[in-house]
Amino acid sequence: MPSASLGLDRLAPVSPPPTTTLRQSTERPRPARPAHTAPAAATAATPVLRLKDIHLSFGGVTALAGVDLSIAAGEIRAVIGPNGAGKSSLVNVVSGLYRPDQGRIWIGGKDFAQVPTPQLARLGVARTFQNLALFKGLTVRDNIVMGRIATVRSTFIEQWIGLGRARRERDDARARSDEIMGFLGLHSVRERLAGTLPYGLQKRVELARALVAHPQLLLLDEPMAGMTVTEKSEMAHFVRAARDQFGTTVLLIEHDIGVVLALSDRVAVLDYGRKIADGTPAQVRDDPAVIDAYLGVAHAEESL
Ligand SMILES: Nc1ncnc2c1ncn2[C@@H]1O[C@H](COP(=O)(O)OP(=O)(O)OP(=O)(O)O)[C@@H](O)[C@H]1O
Repeated sequence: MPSASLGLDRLAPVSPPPTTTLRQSTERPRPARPAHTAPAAATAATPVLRLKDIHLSFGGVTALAGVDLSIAAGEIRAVIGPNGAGKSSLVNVVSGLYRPDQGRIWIGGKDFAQVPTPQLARLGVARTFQNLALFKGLTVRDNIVMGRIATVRSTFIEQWIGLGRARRERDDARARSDEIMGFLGLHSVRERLAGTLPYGLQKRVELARALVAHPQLLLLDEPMAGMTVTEKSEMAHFVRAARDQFGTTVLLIEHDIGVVLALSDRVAVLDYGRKIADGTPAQVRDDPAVIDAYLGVAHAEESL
């Protein structure tokens, strides 16, 4: 049975975590969009994100070779592939850290040769990183509030005086942070220094910091790396809940194939920078090219 080679025997249904669910939250839920409705700037006809013919290389190393990708509003879209396939490069192109050698990027219908990173939040994009990128000496609450700063429009003077728009933005940042902490079950640790939390909770704080900006598109670069099975299940639950409750569109890079196939609406597979498959989890799981790509890695590792 070839699918077992992709680790599908480890595929477990993603169920809500036992202790922290939306219903158990004491927070009053925000007046959320109904599940799966399109965010304001995107319609059913306009993908939230579209990549066309993206090429990227580093010296002689090809990271991406002609990749096309589109993500519809409200989708959980995964990109998988063996080590070095180009997944992180793709996320870095979308977030503007890398300028592709060739190709175009559309975010919410706006067209870029390179995404302007400073404008990412205003374009409705937030991301988490493969390695934890929290301020470990700040409290959980302060870390989460930081995620709102990129969306602030008031000037330094307005903030210094503390009036008008600046005060509204500060109040809004606090309210939104409280709401997200309730959503993610983080209220009880809000005054703890982020660096003192267990790893799985720190990853959840990172997710909170991304969600507090109310992004239309959330880029998750290996959000479950290094997690226990229980922590992965909790994280998967929260990613799905963010989509269902806030309408957040998700681009997910993840190595755990079982989690990806259980959580995603569509999956693109990269190998050596090329897209070798794209479809529903069932289509991708049974695709011979995908099985070959993963088996090739497994065989190479066995022969070492
Ligand atoms: N900054 C860089 N400088 C040089 N080469 C790079 C750089 N970033 C990525 N690469 C190379 O580009 C290719 C794709 O790397 P990338 O990190 O995007 O793959 P990946 O699929 O995310 O891998 P992993 O699953 O191991 O994180 C690899 O050959 C990698 O060595």
